[in-house]
Parts: sequence; structure tokens; C-alpha cells
Amino acid sequence: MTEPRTLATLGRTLRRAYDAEPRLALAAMLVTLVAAAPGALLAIWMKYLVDGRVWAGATGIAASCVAVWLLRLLAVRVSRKFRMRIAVALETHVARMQATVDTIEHHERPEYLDRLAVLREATFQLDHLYQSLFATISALACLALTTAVLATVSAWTILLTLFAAPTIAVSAWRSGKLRQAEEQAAPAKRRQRHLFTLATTPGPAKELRVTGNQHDIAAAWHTHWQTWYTTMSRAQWAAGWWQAAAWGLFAAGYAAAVAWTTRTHGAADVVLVVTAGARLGQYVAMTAGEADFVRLWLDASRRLAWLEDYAAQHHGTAEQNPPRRLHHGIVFVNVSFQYPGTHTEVLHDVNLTIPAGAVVAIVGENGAGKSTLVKLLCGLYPPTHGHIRVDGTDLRDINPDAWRARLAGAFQDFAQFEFAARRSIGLGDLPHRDHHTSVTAAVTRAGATDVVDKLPAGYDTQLGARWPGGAELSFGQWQRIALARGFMRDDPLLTVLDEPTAALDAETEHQLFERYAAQSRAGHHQGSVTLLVSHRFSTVRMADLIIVVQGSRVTEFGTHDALMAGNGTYAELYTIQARAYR
Ligand SMILES: Nc1ncnc2c1ncn2[C@@H]1O[C@H](COP(=O)(O)OP(=O)(O)OP(=O)(O)O)[C@@H](O)[C@H]1O
Repeated sequence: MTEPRTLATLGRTLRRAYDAEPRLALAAMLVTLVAAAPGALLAIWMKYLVDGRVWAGATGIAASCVAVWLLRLLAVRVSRKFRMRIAVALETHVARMQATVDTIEHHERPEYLDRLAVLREATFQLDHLYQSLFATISALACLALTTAVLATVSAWTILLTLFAAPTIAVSAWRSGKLRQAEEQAAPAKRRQRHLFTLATTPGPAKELRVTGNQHDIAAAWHTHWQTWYTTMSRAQWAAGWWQAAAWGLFAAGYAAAVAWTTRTHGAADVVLVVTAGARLGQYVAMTAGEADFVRLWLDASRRLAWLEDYAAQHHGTAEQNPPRRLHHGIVFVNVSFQYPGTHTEVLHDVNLTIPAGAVVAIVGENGAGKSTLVKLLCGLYPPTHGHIRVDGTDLRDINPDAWRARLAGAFQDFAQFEFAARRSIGLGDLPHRDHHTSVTAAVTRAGATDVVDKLPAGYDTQLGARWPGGAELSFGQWQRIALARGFMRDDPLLTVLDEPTAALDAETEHQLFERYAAQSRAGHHQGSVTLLVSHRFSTVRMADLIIVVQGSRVTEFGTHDALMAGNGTYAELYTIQARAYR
């Protein structure tokens, strides 16, 4: 999906500000526009003073000064309020947009990630950028007003504005050039940041010292920094020369205009041209100074519009509710899948029937496609070909939010929610997040009672050492908190456990799943399916059914006994692991 065109997005982003804060947006725009106008009229009052209209000139100057001061004060107040309100509105809008997308493609595709990273950064600036846009429009209006003032002397003096035009054009060109240089130097900058993080964070620092790589890393960091600096500095210098030339042209035009007026007009007009010319220079500098920000604003606007279009296109319209309980199970019919933007099938022609109530384990080598299978079941991606049927209904026709409300489980790359322990766990089931009994039941199911018991204030302990009074947990403890969160829902249709216990020892994992599987079978009436991904065959063997994924295909499917009797890959891998543990 491409980004929308720049100009087309301009109106949309302005509209967004207007919709969020209609009165403030108009007020901020008008006040900023009007605030600079009295300054542009100073040249006329100066002329009046010189040609004998002293009272009119003096009153004009006084009125202009007071108006400038008052309007600036008002502009600052209104703009500050507008910026604060619009910042909240925009950040909420961006967060909402991302949350409404049904799939997680935008979180996993590098080019989308880049766009979102830029947009996230720009969201912090967009409020400021609106201000910058208003200021630019105001400066352009002042330029027009000053040109009109100059025209009162002679039509020829308008030429001075033309001499100012290259300065603005060069500034706009300069910011484009600098951006190009930034993009060109971006890999060096990214690499330099990565190396800096490697050299300064505790985890990698340990490895670097053990392997003796720390000096090489520091030297590489310096080389990449130098590459970035050289590219940027070269671009700055080149742009600087052009800017100096453009300002030189304006200065020459200004001097020529003053000289010509002195020869052909009276002193009052000379004063007007001198004053208006100086103002013109100021407005040009203002417009040029804002050019960078306006370009950023346009860029951010384009990305915001892209996200809006993307969210609109990827928000499903499926209306069906999932069944209250599973009667038959989940069936894969000729399911193939390739990640968007890639050309390789990571799942090929998968046909499976997972009966209602079954505890199913998925095994396979790294990268075989196990997690992808789980993602498809969670509706995080639709299959590229084929169908997944839930009690006969295609998963595509089931409302994604309603389907996910009936999912439970935990993933290997779980989140560490740094809230109070109760909240961090309760998040797994929003309607019951504050029910103490639901939270404690989930903790028991996850075998995390000892983790919570060790916390200084139990369930009320803030998790995460960077918060006041916060407790730091080990990776394994975080993992058990995540598991407890995953067990909060007590009537899921599907529970997925995608290696959520990789940090636990084999024995603990085995006990945990044995207990979980027993509970799951006891609650058989829901027909709920449990899907477990693990590399540990001691855990895998207690599942009712085992799926073996190999090179993007499901190669074996059956009970432990049947697969062992079949003497295939599963039997071979199981025997190797069993021998190693003996
Ligand atoms: N977001 C993605 N975009 C593109 N390719 C991906 C993405 N996620 C995974 N893949 C690719 O899909 C294939 C299957 O990945 P998957 O994570 O499903 O494997 P897995 O069997 O769960 O591996 P592991 O045991 O290491 O967790 C891999 O080749 C991987 O590189």
C-alpha cells in the first residue's frame, strides 16, 4: 500500500485538527495570521512621520506596537492551548488507528515499521508543526502585505519581492537536500546507534568483554559516526553556499531599490522602502526558517493519512459470532500462507482436523512454521489460500474482536506490563480484571503463586524496578506473570501456548502443562481446544494429538503412540531427546 499524495493529505490533516478542536484550531490560525500584520504596516507610519503627517504616523506606530504586543501574547496563549489539546487528540487517534487494524502485519513488516516509527516521532511534533504551518501562512501573508505597501511607491519596487523569492526557494530546496542526505546516511546512523547500545547496555557488554570485542565495537562505532557526519556536513556546506548566494542576491536587490528610490522619489518614500525592505527580509527569513518544519508536517501528514487508509482497509466487516462452545472442532482445509510482502510460502497445503476438547502439541524445527500456524488460528493473519473452519464457519466470517474475546494463552515474546501485579495479570480478561478471585485463580493455574508471594506488597506490588517502589522480576518470573495473564479467561474456545515456558526448566514446564491439560480435559464441556508449541518432547507427549511441522508442511499428525509406532521424524526426535535425558 503506497502513501497518499502530499497535497491530498494536507486538507485531511488540517481537517483532523479542526474536527478535534474546531474553535481552538480556527482561533490559533486566525490569531497567528493577524499577529504579524501590524508590523508589516510600520513602513507606512514611518513614511507619514517623514512627510509631515506626524500625528497619523505617531498614532499608527503606537497602535501597531500595542497591537503587535497584544496579538503576540494572545497568539502564544491560544497556540499553547491548541498544541496541548491537539497533541492528546493526535496521539489518541494514532493509537486508536493501530488498535483497529485486525491483523498484525503493520507490526511485523519492516517498511511499515519504519513508517510507524517516523509517525510515532512525528506525532509528538505534529502539534508543534501545525503551529509552524500557521506561522508560515502568516509570514506569507505579511510578505504579500509588505509587497502591497512597497507598491504604493512604485510598481517597480515590487521587484524587491522577486529578489526575495530565491531565498525561500533555496530554503525549501535545502531542507529537501538535507533530508536526502539524512536518508543516505541513515544506515550509518542506525548502525552507529546499534553499536552504541551494544557497547553500553549490560547484556551485550558481558558478551563483548568475554569475547574481547569491546574495542572493535568502539572503533566501528566511530567509523559509522564519521560516515554519517561527513555525509551530513557535506550537504550542509553545499546548501549553505546556495543560501549565501540567494541572500546576497536579495541584499543587492534591496540596495538597488533604495538607491533607485533615493534618485527618483522623496525622503518619505525612501524611508518606506528602507523599512519595508528590512521587514521583507525578516518575513523571508521567517518563511525560510519554517520551511523545514512545514516539510516535516507534510511528511507526517502523509504518514498519518497512510495509517488512516490502512486501518480502514484492514478493519474487517465480518459479523458472525463464534460458537458458544465447540461441538466439532477446528479444521484446516488446504491452508497455505506467505507473509505479506514476501514470496515464500511458510505453510503449504495444510489439512488438519483438531477435534473439540483436544489438547494438541505442535513440534518442529526452528522456523518450520509453528508460530505462524498459531497466528493464523488467532486470526492475526488470514490464510493466503484455503480456509480455517471453526465448527464449520470460516474464520474469515467470524468477527475478529468476538473471536479474540474467546482466545486465551501466552506467547514466547510476551509483554512485560509494568503495572501493579494485580493489573498486569488482570489485563488478560478485561471484564474480570479487578476480580480478586479471578486473578488468584489464574495465578494458581499458571503455577505463579510463589512469584506473587515473594513480592513485597503481594498483588499490589508495582512491577518493574524503574518505578518508585517497583520490584524487578527475573525473566522466568515475568514469564509466569504472563502465563497467569494468559489463563485469566475461564471460558476460552482456544488456548494457545506458544513456547510461553521456554525460560522454565523442563520439569516445571512438564508439571505445569500436566496440570493445565488435566483442568482443560475436566472442563471438556466447552469443547475448548488447547494448542501447545514446545521443543520439549517430555511435555509434548502428554498431548492428545501431536502435529509435526517440517519445511512448511504438516508431515505427521496423531497420538504419541501412533507417531512412535509410525517410526517417522517424531519417533526419531523423541528417542534422541529421551536418550539424552536418561
Ligand atoms: N513477520 C514475518 N515476516 C516474514 N517472514 C516471517 C515472519 N515471521 C516469521 N517469518 C518466517 O516464517 C517462517 C516460519 O516462522 P515461525 O515463527 O512460524 O517458525 P517457528 O516454527 O515458530 O520457529 P521457532 O521454533 O524458531 O519459534 C520462518 O522462515 C520465518 O523467517
